[in-house]
Amino acid sequence: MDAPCRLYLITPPILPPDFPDRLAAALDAGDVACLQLRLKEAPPDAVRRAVEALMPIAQARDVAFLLNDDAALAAELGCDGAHLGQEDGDHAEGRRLLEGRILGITCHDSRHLAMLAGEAGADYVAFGAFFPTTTKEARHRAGTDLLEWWSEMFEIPCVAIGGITAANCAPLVRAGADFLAVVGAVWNHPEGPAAGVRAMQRAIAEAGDAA
Ligand SMILES: Cc1ncc(COP(=O)(O)OP(=O)(O)O)c(N)n1
Ligand SMILES: Cc1nc(C(=O)O)sc1CCOP(=O)(O)O
Ligand SMILES: [Mg+2]
Repeated sequence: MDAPCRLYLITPPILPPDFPDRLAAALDAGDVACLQLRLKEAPPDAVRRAVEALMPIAQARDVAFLLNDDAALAAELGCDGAHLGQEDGDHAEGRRLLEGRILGITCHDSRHLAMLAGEAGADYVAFGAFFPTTTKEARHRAGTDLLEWWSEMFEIPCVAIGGITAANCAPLVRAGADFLAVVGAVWNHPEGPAAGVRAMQRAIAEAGDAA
């Protein structure tokens, strides 16, 4: 039987002062497989400080801590891995830097990029955006056929990302996504991040039960 789909949490673009408490509450609310620190606008020093503050909170809860965009910094700081896009350096070099750690690679809506990522040694491939998102300007749109094809053909796990919420995630789970990566569904949930995690977990479980 396939492993059940799990939640992949990404930090909000800007961290509020009480973020460590909000993060702990979110991670304590349900099953979160990993946390990606994604601070696109922060200077390197601030990223380092954020890793030092947040990585222990994730790792204390057995949540893998991944850094976005920078394989070398992820390895230097002892992160569990890194997520690299198509413009985030050479993937083979990233694989070398992250030996023994997790390497995830963005593949947009492309079967070709996903197969290259697999050849480069990615531990997961990420497809998106599945839905409109306000978190970033997403230039690609993926469909569930991609998840179905990938999960039937390959063992490497796939991540779905982009505008995913508790209300729209069921088809992605049923199509074979191993992880659902979210920002807004958790951090912008009207009842707070813990409620966001619970809602996602409930929706994932219900979609899995119905499959
Ligand atoms: C899990 C996951 N999937 C995709 C992305 C996007 O990566 P990238 O294309 O490099 O864009 P930025 O996140 O750097 O804006 C991701 N971060 N995480
Ligand atoms: C970081 C990111 N990458 C995407 C891609 O399509 O590659 S979409 C996205 C934003 C995800 O945030 P939300 O869950 O709030 O839509
Ligand atoms: Mg990137």
